[in-house]
Amino acid sequence: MLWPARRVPGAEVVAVAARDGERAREYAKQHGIARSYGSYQALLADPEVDAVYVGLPNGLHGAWAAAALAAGKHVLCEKPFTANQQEAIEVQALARQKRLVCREAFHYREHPLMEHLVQLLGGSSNNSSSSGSSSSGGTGPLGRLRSLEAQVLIPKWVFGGANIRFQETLAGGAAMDAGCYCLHAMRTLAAAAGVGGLPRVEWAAAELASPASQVVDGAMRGALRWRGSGSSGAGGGGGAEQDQDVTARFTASLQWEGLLPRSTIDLEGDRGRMHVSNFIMPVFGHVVRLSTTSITPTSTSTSSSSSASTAAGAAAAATTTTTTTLRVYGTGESTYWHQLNRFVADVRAVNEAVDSGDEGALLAASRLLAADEADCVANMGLLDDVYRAAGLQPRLPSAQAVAQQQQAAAASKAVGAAEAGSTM
Ligand SMILES: NC(=O)C1=CN([C@@H]2O[C@H](COP(=O)(O)OP(=O)(O)OC[C@H]3O[C@@H](n4cnc5c(N)ncnc54)[C@H](OP(=O)(O)O)[C@@H]3O)[C@@H](O)[C@H]2O)C=CC1
Ligand SMILES: O=C1OC[C@@H](O)[C@H](O)[C@H]1O
Repeated sequence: MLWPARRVPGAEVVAVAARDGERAREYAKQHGIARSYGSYQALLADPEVDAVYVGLPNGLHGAWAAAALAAGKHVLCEKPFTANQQEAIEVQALARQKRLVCREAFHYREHPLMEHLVQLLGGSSNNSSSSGSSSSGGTGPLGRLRSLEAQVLIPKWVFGGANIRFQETLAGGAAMDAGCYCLHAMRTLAAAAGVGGLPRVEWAAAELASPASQVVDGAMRGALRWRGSGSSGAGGGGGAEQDQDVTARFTASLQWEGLLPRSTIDLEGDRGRMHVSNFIMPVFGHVVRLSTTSITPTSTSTSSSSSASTAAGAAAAATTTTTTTLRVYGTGESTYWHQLNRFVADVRAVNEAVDSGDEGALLAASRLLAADEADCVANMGLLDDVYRAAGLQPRLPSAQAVAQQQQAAAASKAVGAAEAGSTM
């Protein structure tokens, strides 16, 4: 965040907060930040802060995003947006009421690679189609989308057992940390391809992070399915209703045996397939491999096509597979630069709309806020469903999780005391 902030016009890091004032001061000095605070609340009272980046553990996202909104600040909140969907709904309702941008920091989505994939599949730009409603898309080279697969695999050497990602009271878990990317990317690309509505979680299976915890997943796999009607697929002219049946599989792991982090997406349609490597951190190198199949009718059976020739009576058809390799770096800026750039532009647009009171500008601003709201509420809802399907509970905000643990400890102490009493 600090590095892009130096390079995005209109962005300036004016203050930083930590729970420890001395550490905050040291950090501010090291990074040339004008002011530091020894509590998050103190930072929120700073009138020169327009927007807050919430980079806290998952279980604290909702509470601090809400506190920032209540203080009149726009919010860029780390992924996953909150601990669960209910919390996402509450935080976003506040953002809507305050007319403030409150966005989940899916930085990968802002990179030209993802933008290119969305447009290739026939979708529209910048998250506008990823909330679950179908786009006019699906006119891309893959034809009608049939299946997707996403993987985000973090090697187990990266995070030790004490990391926030493994803490029950901080809304930890592999699905929360890595799985939220898988779900978001698959929803975004499916919507771009004209697949309408939200998927159902068909099944999910968790590997617990440690035998000591019955709650925190170290890895999560699962499958989603979109059924029912969606907008038309490739060549359908866009927008016409048609039946759809699209499946999606995902794997999220924080205990992967591999050496380096891996993130991939695979898509398959009735006219081709696509593999995307390193979709989360594309600036460090990625590849898109697109294979499309075209069937060309030939007049006789003397076709000399590169692949199969089919004779059906007098008519014959040649099937040709073409493989293309793409890389999309845009200006070479990182996902984080693109994320901040759009955030600043959107904050400016919303502020100007509110200040001017112009009806058209206000309508555009409310659409922008609604797109963020729908997107993160949908993703958190799917995460909740994944946990339920895996036989685990959706995560809890930290305050609730701590209270629950304290109640459980008090209850077990009471049972222990009662048992001791009854044996006397
Ligand atoms: N977009 C991206 O590429 C990435 C996103 N993330 C997301 O960012 C968030 C933070 O992850 P990460 O930076 O790895 O986490 P860290 O553990 O490195 O940092 C979390 C910070 O939260 C603060 N904090 C407040 N309360 C607690 C608490 N009870 N326990 C621990 N820390 C606390 C601490 O700051 P202090 O003590 O200074 O107040 C700490 O430095 C996560 O939601 C994660 O999903 C993480 C990495 C990459
Ligand atoms: O957001 C993230 O991206 C990179 C991963 O290594 C990390 O676990 C995650 O929090």
